[in-house]
Parts: sequence; C-alpha cells; structure tokens
Amino acid sequence: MSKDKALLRRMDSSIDTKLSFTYEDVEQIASHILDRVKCRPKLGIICGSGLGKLADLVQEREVIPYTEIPGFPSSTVPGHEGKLVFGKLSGKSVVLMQGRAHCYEGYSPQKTTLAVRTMKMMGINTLFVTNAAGGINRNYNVGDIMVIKDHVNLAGFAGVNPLVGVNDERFGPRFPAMSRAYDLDLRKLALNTAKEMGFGEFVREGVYSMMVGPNFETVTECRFLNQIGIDATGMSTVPEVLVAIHCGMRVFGMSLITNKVIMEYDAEDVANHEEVLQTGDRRSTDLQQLMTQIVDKVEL
Ligand SMILES: O=P(O)(O)O[C@H]1O[C@H](CO)[C@@H](O)[C@H]1O
Ligand code: HPA
Repeated sequence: MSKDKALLRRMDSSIDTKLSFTYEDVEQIASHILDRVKCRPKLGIICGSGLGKLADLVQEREVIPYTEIPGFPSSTVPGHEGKLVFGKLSGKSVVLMQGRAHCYEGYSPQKTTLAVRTMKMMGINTLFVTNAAGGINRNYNVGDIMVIKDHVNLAGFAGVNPLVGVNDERFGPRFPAMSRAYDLDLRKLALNTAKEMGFGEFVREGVYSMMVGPNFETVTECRFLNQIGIDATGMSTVPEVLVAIHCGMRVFGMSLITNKVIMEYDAEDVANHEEVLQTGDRRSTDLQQLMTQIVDKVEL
C-alpha cells in the first residue's frame, strides 16, 4: 500500500461523507496535504469557470487531484479541473485551486468552502478569488474584468451560509464583520496595475452577487439585481469569502464578465455555460497577465 493510501486509511473514514468539518478534521486534511508537497504556500488562488489556465504559469509544480484529498468535494462542472496546484507564481509560493466546488452541485456550504479553511490551516493568510460572472451593469461589456469591491449574499437571504452552525472560535468569531471584506489596498493595487498595463479601459470595480443556481437568472431577477446596485452576478465566491474573512484572511476578488444577462422579456438570446467558457478562453491571457503582475507586487 502506498504511503498515501495508508495515511488515508488512518484518517477518520467518515470524513468523506461529512457535511461540516471540525477544527480537528481540517487540521488532519491540511497536514495530509502538506505531507505530500514540498511547497509552503503563502497565497491561495481560486480559479473560476474556465480560468484555470493560470496554473500553466506555475513553476516547480506539484499537483494533487481533489479526489485524493479526504473530505474534498470533487469537481463536477466543465471548466473546473479539480486539482490543487502548488508552486511558484511570479516567484511567490502559491497554491491554486484549479476548479472550485459550488452549492448547486449538491455540496453543503461548509463542504463547498472546506478548501478555504484548509488553506488557512496550511499557513495561507491571503486569498485571491476569481470567477466567471454575468454582467448586470448595463455599461459592462463581455470580456471586462471587475475588481470586486463588495458582495451581496443573496443565497444567504435564503439561509445558505457556510458560517451557520456551531461556531468554533479557533476558526473565528461568531459574528464576523463583512463591511471590509475586499481589502482596499489590494483593490487599489489591482486597479493601478491594470492602468499601468494599459488594461484600464476594460478593468472596472463593482459589486458581485451570488445566487445558488444552477439555473441562470430570470429577466425580472436580473432587473432586480440591477436596481439594487449589483454589477455582476454568479453562483460562487461569496461562501469562500465569508469563510476566509471569518478566519482572518485578507481577500481580493476579480470577476470576468463572461456574458451579458438577459434584461428584456422578449429577447431571443439565452445565457449558457458554453459562452461563459468561451469568454474565459478569449480573455485568459489578459487575466493571467494581470494576475501575475498583481502577485508579483503583493506583499505576503
Ligand atoms: O463562479 P464560477 O465558478 O467561476 O462559475 C460561474 O460560471 C458557471 C455558470 O456558467 C457557474 O458555476 C458560475 O458560478
Ligand atoms: O449570467 C450569469 N449568471 C449567473 N452566474 C453566471 N456565471 C457566469 N455567467 C453567469
């Protein structure tokens, strides 16, 4: 039996079927991962739908598929490979999540965000999140990149929140503040970097919202989001950010506007995941360049 299989066997075998995870579970998972890699990452990056190509730029790569990590949800969505990629990006030690879990895949909010607490337990204090999102702001174009300045947890309005349940203070406080979730210095760094790179015209700053999905929004839902000041909408990210802020991480987020949402009742177009992936493909080089520059400049 390989060392890895033996380790897995020693772990609580029920860990894979759990809906929520104790501090000790997360400790076990983090040490299982660190036993398998040499890298000691200081920055975590979650890659959104179709945005996992950033991993191609990682040097000294060490890769672990989620299926080999106890408790980790496996990726079921096209455009999410389901791998942890460790190594160097712009000379910094990082771990990239090449693919994320979503609540709409049927995972509990706690399982969806397990990787974030695991990263924290591995010694990571800064988290970059990216996603594909529909453009709600009528001035946005497909292919724009939006630095996230705030979010609306619409899923939370319906009780979907990974912080629900018994609170273990070793993770963080019962009532975490969320008014400064997206770090101001990192937002400024990203916007200035975008300007320097000549990306100013298509890099914006705005508000992201999350509904659980998996269906795309109705016309009236999109009009509602527009009226309450949302610029882009998706089906992810918010649970990850809630958990990251709860455990004291510094967070930066970017959305790629992959499609315009449908705001007219008689429109013939419909939103679809193929368009989301195609836009990701088309803009991936720009996004990779911007991300590597930001990683280069960030102090960890
Ligand atoms: O948020 P990410 O994972 O980037 O993906 C977005 O794209 C998918 C829909 O096309 C959904 O998963 C939505 O959340
Ligand atoms: O239009 C959208 N709506 C919700 N999620 C999305 N993810 C990419 N595009 C969209």
